[in-house]
Amino acid sequence: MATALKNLSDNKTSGMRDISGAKFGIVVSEWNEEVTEALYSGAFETLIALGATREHIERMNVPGSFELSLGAQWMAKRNDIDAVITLGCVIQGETRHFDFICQACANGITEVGLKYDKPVIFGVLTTETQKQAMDRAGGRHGNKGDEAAATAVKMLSVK
Ligand SMILES: Nc1c(NC[C@H](O)[C@H](O)[C@H](O)CO)[nH]c(=O)[nH]c1=O
Ligand SMILES: CC(=O)[C@@H](O)COP(=O)(O)O
Repeated sequence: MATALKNLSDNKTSGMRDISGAKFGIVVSEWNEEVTEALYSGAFETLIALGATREHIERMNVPGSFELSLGAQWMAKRNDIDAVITLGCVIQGETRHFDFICQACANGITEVGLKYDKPVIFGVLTTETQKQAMDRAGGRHGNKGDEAAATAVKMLSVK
């Protein structure tokens, strides 16, 4: 379903497990900071709303979305981290650089979750324009950070 047909902040979370004892790592890309900070706020507040403990949410900043995979790995390898959320925003420029970053980012983040057998959530916007990104970072289409946090909680409930 296209995002335009679904609000990213509208997540069914009934029946979730108690996450007050769970520890979350959030890795945030500094590129397009206005967007990624909005994603972080959404993710953080959604985790709290779903019952997470503030002191159990740990943040790590990385330069760009390409570095999210390594940041996620540094978090996921820790025994005290139950789930990792990655947040980034890649916006198309004039060249194919966008394609390579998005592919590397998606593949790398996927591999980390499989390698460490724990939820590593892909909360990365890959848009054509700044407006599309802002629309998905607390705008008319909701907040991708909300969705990423709810997904992390759902996966802990599944596991
Ligand atoms: N153009 C964007 C980037 N580019 C930087 C890369 O992510 C990476 O940091 C660099 O290639 C060095 O390894 N990153 C984003 O997150 N968003 C962009 O739009
Ligand atoms: C996604 C990017 O790396 C992009 O911002 C780079 O811009 P350009 O393709 O114009 O060099």
